[in-house]
Amino acid sequence: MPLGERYGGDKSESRYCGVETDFDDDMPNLLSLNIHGGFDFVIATLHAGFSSDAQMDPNYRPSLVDDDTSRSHALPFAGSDLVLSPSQWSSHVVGKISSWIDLDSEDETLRKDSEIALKQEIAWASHLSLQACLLPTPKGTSCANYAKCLNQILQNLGSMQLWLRIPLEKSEDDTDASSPDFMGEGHNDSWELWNSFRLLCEHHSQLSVALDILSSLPSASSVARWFGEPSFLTNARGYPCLSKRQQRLTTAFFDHSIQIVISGQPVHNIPLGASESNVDNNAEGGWRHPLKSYLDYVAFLYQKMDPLPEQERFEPLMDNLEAQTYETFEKDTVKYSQYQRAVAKALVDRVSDENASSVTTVLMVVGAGRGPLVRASLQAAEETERKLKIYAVEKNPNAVVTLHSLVKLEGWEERVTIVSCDMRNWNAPEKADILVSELLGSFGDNELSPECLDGAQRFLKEDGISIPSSYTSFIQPVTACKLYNDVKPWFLFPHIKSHKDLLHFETAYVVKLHRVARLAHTQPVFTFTHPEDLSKTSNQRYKKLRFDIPSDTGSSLIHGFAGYFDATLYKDVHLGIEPSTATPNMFSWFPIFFPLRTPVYVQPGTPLEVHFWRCCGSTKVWYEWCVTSPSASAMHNTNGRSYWVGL
Ligand SMILES: C[S@@+](CC[C@H](N)C(=O)[O-])C[C@H]1O[C@@H](n2cnc3c(N)ncnc32)[C@H](O)[C@@H]1O
Repeated sequence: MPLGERYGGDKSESRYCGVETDFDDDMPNLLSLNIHGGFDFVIATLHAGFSSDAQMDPNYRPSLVDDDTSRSHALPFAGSDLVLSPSQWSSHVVGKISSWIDLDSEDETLRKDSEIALKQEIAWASHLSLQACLLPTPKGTSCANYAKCLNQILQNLGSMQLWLRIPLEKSEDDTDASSPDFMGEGHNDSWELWNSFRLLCEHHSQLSVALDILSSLPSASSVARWFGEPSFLTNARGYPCLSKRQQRLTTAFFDHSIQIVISGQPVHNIPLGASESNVDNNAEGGWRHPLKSYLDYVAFLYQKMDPLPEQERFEPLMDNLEAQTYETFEKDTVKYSQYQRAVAKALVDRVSDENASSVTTVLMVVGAGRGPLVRASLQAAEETERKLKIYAVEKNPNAVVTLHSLVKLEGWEERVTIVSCDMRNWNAPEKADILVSELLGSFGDNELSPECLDGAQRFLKEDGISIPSSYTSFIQPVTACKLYNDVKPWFLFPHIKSHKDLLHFETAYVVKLHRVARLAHTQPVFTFTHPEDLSKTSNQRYKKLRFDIPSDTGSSLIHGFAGYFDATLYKDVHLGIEPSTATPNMFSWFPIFFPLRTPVYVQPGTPLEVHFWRCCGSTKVWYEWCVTSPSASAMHNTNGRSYWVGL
């Protein structure tokens, strides 16, 4: 049974909780006890042929039979697959691969035995159609042979996931952390170990990390790196008395779609608490799972998390902004109330109280859609008791149909004139005091607001007001393994084979950033202001940025840049998605992601230098980007060859 619902309901993924079990050759009983004890799945050793002592015994080797001089294979080692039903195996059991396995041992015999055992156990788990196997932590400083074996396995694995067990550890001594023998005695950063491993396995989408949470935690910045990694599983040893930091970490991981596994023996005389009062197995069968209080505690932490904000439950599919309906736009009441506030302030500045009943302000909504900004402007006029005349300019003829019926329905005919045309070509009958538009993309200028408003500026009075009056784009470097993998299927070969493969790595994606680690504060990229002296400025831009990733983060891997915008509508009224100033509960925009063809590895203390260009041609506008420090990346999207917006 999943961990229940967060306050206010959580329509996203369920959070499951498993339990790591000791070796038990009675698998049906082991499963039944744990599932009835409240867990969703067990992590279990799959052998039936030898005892758990054998696994612990460093001298243990799989039994091999030589059937000719060149080949050897292990004797059958597991129990029958019939002890559980196929659906029990696939839904409730995660295979635990023998922990003695050491694929990079100096001892050649141990290394070879390890290879045989690993392949044999994974083959058996595949035969059982398990969803996942938990792999032992790499031992020692090297993981090359382990990664080589896993690559061989991953190539023919079917759909099973492999979870590599990694302890959450980092020495706070950064000089040691960045030295090549990073996993040497006493000095380690386990993220480095994971990073080498997944690079050797080319970010394989079936390889995830199973993070072992130990009692002491490294610094917050270094822990945050893990949020950009795929599928977490935390080993919540030490419940139910977690420190405040551990509680925060657990809930932060919940926000990054992890699963939890509780492991080890109960070590507490469990105090009776809120979590205990809910369910009590004693009432049902006189038996209570020894780790039930720990499970209840995890469920309690999950359920008491803040409700998801309204917008996350409305969440439209934002992969394709253009496909989003006007209907969805119009649900974003926060956006329109910000516009209404801005128009109200502009009206009051434009017309004094004394002139309020005699002067009519001319306001043009350019890109009116189905009319919500017309409504917001009329409400602002009513609120400020100013007289208003509106031109609603819209190029989409289908939206114009709805706009006409809205004006009729609301009885606005006297005050609103609908103009069905492109604002860049319209010959306005008079000039406007206020020009209202909402042509912003997730990166501010990426939906060509600058070019459209340059065209519309002709019919704004010299001293007229543009709402928005300016907007700025922002970027920050991110670890985004999942996003990178989503782009990567088009890029399976190390050498780009065709234009199509390249295209996917040179395109910016509008995405909800769930599993990302934001490695540095955002920095502004391009700013546009309106109205502008068009004889002096162009819409081309270039910006070089230097990001200093906090040194206690340790090393990191940058998969690309998250992009945002902030717009000043008028004076102090703003609207935007830049994380530190984002307008609460506004859901019209998700961030944009600019990928890097090859992830960039950044060591502590090394600056990350990135360059962004906004380029304008006669028919299109596009961005180009590259990294120059710590190492040079390729130039992305030269001449807008992969991604552009047509004028
Ligand atoms: C992001 S939508 C906003 C619609 C509406 N104002 C709202 O806030 O719900 C932008 C609108 O501007 C229109 N538009 C874009 N470029 C335009 C142009 N050059 N001339 C006229 N309308 C344009 C689009 O068709 C679309 O209806």
